[in-house]
Amino acid sequence: MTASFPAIRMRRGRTEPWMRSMLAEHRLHPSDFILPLFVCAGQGCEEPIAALQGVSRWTVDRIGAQAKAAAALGIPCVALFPNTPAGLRSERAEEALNPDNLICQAVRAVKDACPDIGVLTDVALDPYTAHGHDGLVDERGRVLNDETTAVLVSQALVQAEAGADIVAPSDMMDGRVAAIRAALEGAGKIDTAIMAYAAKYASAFYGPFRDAVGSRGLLKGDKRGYQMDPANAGEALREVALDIAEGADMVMVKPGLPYLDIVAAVRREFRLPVFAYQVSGEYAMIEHAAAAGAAERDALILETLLAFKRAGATGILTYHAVDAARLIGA
Ligand SMILES: NCc1[nH]cc(CCC(=O)O)c1CC(=O)O
Ligand SMILES: [Mg+2]
Repeated sequence: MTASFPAIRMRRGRTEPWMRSMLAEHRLHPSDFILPLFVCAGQGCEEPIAALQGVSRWTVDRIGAQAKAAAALGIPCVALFPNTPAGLRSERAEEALNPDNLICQAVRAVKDACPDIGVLTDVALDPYTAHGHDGLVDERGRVLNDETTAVLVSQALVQAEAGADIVAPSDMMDGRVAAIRAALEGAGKIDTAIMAYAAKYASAFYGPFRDAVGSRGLLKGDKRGYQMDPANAGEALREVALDIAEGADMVMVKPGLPYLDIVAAVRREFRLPVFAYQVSGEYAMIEHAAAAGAAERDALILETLLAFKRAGATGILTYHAVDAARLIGA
């Protein structure tokens, strides 16, 4: 015997706020969020990013206060990205290895201002190369895998030395997680974690980010020779499996909302923390839709972030982290 209507009425569970609250399968918490922060050169400056209305670049002396504000809201971690001055970008991205570059200064500033917040740094060369690619390129403009990995290893070590808690290779070179893990172990950085951008797609949603780090105008060609084809899902599971085997502590799927199927599949297949990056173009889509009166901003923010939790994400990198933490707290 199976019950059916009218004995079964699904709406009974939706009658009152307390009932809906009691039956909710997922909920958002400030500890779900990682806040990306952009760093720029100079002093005493906040530079608004036109392509990311509401997001700014901060000079090193101001970045600590941003992290502190995030920590006060219960956000456990910030992700730092530099806008390297044009004169310091080069063919071979030497500035990425400068122990006093913007990112290393910012890591130290955040740790000084707010020792209790986690600091994640991006391992990839695009904020430092004159051609805007994530790695070293050959004469035909193709990104070289093994040569790039050697530089990424040094970059990760420099960031870990500066105090980064998590290094996050976002370059999509093969074999870089193993190489970085081995180097960290060799340097005694046994507690520096690796969050691998394991399934990172060649996406049109990164446009505003490239403005934020100043690489958009520089990029020659596209990144489809190393980032994944949006047509592929099974390949994402293979990428994740490889990064786990190489020693990743946690993995990431990127972009976010259009790739929730991948987040859910990774959650089903593997037993390690999986993060999703709600990227710059997704942020812009929400902001533009709200500004055009198409939908309510706060509702869009909370609904999209909750969707990541429902899909199985452990946490979400989002430019809305501060807004969302405030909305949840309210
Ligand atoms: N390796 C660079 C990197 N790290 C994070 C993002 C995108 C983040 C965003 O769009 O918010 C990118 C851009 C890219 O791959 O071109
Ligand atoms: Mg890979």
